[in-house]
Amino acid sequence: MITFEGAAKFYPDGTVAVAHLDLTVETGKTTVFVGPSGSGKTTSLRMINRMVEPTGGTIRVDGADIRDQNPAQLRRSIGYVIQQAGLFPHRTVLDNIATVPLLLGWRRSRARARALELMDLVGLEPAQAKRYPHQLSGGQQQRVGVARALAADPPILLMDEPFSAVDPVVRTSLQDELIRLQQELHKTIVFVTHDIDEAVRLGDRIAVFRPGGELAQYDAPERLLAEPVDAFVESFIGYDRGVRRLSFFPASGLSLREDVVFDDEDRVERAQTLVAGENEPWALVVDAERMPKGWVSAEQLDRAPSGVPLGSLDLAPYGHTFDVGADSLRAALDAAVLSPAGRAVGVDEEGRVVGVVSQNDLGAAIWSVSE
Ligand SMILES: Nc1ncnc2c1ncn2[C@@H]1O[C@H](COP(=O)(O)OP(=O)(O)OP(=O)(O)O)[C@@H](O)[C@H]1O
Repeated sequence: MITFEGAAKFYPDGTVAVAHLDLTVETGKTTVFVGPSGSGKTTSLRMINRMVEPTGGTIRVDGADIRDQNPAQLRRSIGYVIQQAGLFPHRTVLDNIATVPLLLGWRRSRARARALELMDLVGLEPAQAKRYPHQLSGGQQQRVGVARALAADPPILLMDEPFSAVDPVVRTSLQDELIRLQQELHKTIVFVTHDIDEAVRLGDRIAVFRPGGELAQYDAPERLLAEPVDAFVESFIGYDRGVRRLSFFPASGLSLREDVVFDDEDRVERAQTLVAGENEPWALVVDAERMPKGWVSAEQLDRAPSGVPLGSLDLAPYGHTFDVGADSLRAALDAAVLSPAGRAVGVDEEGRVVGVVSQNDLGAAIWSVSE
């Protein structure tokens, strides 16, 4: 557990980087510091490992005042990852990762074995061990940075905008990796970002800083999105917070319609009768394995000659699907919005169609969690 007790950082030029921070970072959880530029996130983070010395208050790690610890020793027990990885350019990937174990006096062979183990853990190929940082992509460099920070197995990991220099696709995959690693390792992670979406994805708790180095709100992401404490937090979170909040509710509660799902071998009349009877504008066509093939509209069915199989019609693309067991209401809404039929196709983990959610049912589910 890391506790900030009235921690402050004032600079001689009068800048208040951190005004008065009271906050507890829980052990084994990911705590994200988020806020606009200059709001004191990095300063707060760097006060934990004494890269910045507080000018007021106390910071404790597991009850011990960090002022009583040797800064160099403290830093070796706390992993640190920064933007663009901050790797040593003239050391190979392997030697970069082995830095802290070697500083701690491990034998070279043990440090290298550990480095190889970590490369595997963060998704790097052993063949990349002998490369130099400039021979890696930005995303790979970040992975090396994470591996280096984890090398001596520190209980605490400080991450300062580690993924902000990579493109959005790589960024998402690095976030996924971090989520996976954290499920395995349960480190106490403090993560700084500007990006509220990243904060909501990664954080067990989120601390929103406001300009002037003050803590505006400290809450679990669901609560932050549901109940921002004031206008500053609300505007920082953004106007689509309602939609983002849907990612915390599972799609498994949605009622799925199976009666508007037809086999591609079925004749048009079968779908015509059902769709007309239900006054449904769309039906979904699946193959023999129940994999989705596409949408057919009621108008198309009206015009189609009888006797032809549904699979022979010109089907509209089914668009995105959502996994009924694993995805959230946000994913279901996204699937519906992107579907030409305005309906979401729910699938199982193998991608087989379970059913279709109508706009009414989706709307009702969203309404029920918004109350
Ligand atoms: N050495 C310094 N001397 C004077 N002021 C400083 C110094 N270092 C940081 N500051 C100021 O302290 C404030 C907080 O900086 P900090 O880097 O913690 O903010 P931040 O929220 O992490 O910002 P960003 O997201 O842009 O990195 C800023 O106004 C910054 O200019």
